[in-house]
Amino acid sequence: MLEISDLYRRFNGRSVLEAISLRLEPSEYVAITGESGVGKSTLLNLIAGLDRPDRGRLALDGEDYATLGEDALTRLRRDKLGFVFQAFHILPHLTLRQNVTLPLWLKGQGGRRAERQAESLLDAVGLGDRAESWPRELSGGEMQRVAIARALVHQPRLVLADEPTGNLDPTNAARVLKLLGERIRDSGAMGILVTHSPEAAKSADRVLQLTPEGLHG
Ligand SMILES: Nc1ncnc2c1ncn2[C@@H]1O[C@H](COP(=O)(O)OP(=O)(O)OP(=O)(O)O)[C@@H](O)[C@H]1O
Repeated sequence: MLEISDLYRRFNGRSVLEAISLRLEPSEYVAITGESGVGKSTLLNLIAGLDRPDRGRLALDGEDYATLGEDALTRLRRDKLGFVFQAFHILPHLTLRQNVTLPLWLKGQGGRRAERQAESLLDAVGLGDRAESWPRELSGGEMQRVAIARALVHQPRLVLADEPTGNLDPTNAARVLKLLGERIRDSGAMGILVTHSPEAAKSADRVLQLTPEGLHG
């Protein structure tokens, strides 16, 4: 379960998030929409433990972020979160198979089994025949699909996706949204999809709107 209660974040004296609360149960997948600059990425960064709130509580499966130091937060991100962010962080000196296997290696799972899991995810995003390719050989949309495969391969508890279909054509966008939704619901994980696209938002179970007044259903 993800519990966010009464979260506040200010930058340079300017309030960006005020009194934000959200509760996600296992298998729940929500979309967050809202105008540019309203604080969607700020909220995702807080949930990712990449930034700390000025006030309020964040807890994942009962683990309160405020009690975690930087090392413990890094472990939480590595073991429990799956990211599809605008900055892809695909490593240029690793093949696609290696890039997608990386989250499993970081969790101490190696060998052929880990590689097979990575291959199955590459297959699911339509890149099964590109496992040996290098990131520099890919288009923007293909890179985005690799990022999605990598975000899901270690069966995270919580998937955070920021405009995951931004660079994709309608066919691949639909495929990626379907995959995200299926994996989240089937594995009992939770998902948050930040998007400006009403089409993409519809793929989630609930659509929440972030406004300066807060987060509304
Ligand atoms: N580290 C920071 N320092 C100062 N201001 C910041 C910082 N991070 C975000 N902001 C400000 O907080 C506000 C919200 O930014 P954020 O990126 O969360 O918006 P968003 O809703 O994700 O926007 P978009 O839809 O355009 O991506 C913006 O005004 C931004 O300038």
